[in-house]
Amino acid sequence: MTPPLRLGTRGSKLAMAQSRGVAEALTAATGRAVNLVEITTYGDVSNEPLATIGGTGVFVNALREALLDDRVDLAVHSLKDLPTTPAENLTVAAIPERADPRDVLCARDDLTLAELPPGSTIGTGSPRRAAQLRALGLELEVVPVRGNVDTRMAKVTSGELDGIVLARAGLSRLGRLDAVTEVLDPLQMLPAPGQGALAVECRTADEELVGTLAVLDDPMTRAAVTAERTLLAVLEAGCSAPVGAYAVVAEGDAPQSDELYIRGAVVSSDGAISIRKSVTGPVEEAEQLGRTLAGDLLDDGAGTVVGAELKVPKKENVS
Ligand SMILES: NCc1[nH]cc(CCC(=O)O)c1CC(=O)O
Repeated sequence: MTPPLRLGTRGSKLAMAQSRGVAEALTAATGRAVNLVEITTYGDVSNEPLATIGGTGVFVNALREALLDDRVDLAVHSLKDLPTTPAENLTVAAIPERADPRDVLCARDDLTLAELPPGSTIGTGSPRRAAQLRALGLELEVVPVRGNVDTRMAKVTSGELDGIVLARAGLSRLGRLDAVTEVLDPLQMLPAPGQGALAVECRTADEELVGTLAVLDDPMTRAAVTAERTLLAVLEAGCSAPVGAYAVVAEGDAPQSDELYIRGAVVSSDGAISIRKSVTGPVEEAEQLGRTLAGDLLDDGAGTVVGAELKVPKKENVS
């Protein structure tokens, strides 16, 4: 009998929910048993600002060490927290079909952004969300927050904040979509590159497992996030950068005629400069489309925005 696969996961409710989902899908598709192995990361036990302890990389790195030390066989990451440079000796063997990548507002009294009075406080630790909120010109006051999804939502329930902006995908996995008061239109709030998608990683040398995990891969999601992450990489911006991207694949009628449509935004932290562009092209050219979009944004001055943001001290690293 083949032994159960060991799936490394962080212990947070969100991480456990998405790891359980991947484990179940894997067992359903292959018949292999999967055991979850909880890996505690420094980022989980420390209350220090993420930026001072290495950004969201601290979550990813502990799981990667567990893979390289052969303590686990596979690991599940939120793709938007994964650095764009690939890890040596590890392979992202599957990117499953992604959840709705949009951001949402959870506000008091069932209010939407437009209904919140001037001066309302909106919590987010993400420079991308903060910049796009400020660009709306609604006199909203952006307040930095950290902590897991429950901790952040409690700040609205307690009245400490008027609202918070979160990823719809996270709330969906936690069964908390009831708290959503507005799904934010990407026209105003472009999500983080890779948002809503998961990455299933294993050792490259585990060739058989690389092949097995491929059953979970969704080529359309992979193409979309490849374009989004290439944009991020070309702009040399990390997960804390004020960069939004959202790609979708539209199935064409003829074989090989699927089209990828990607939108990107670079927004200065005060919201004064907001550069938005989009490109369309064959899905096979996902990487090139991300590159082209980055070039178009840079032509319009994105370099000064991203460059200026990088010079200020790094903010909390929660995209
Ligand atoms: N930045 C933290 C983070 N990383 C992944 C998710 C869940 C959504 C996803 O998988 O993209 C969240 C929470 C959030 O942004 O609200």
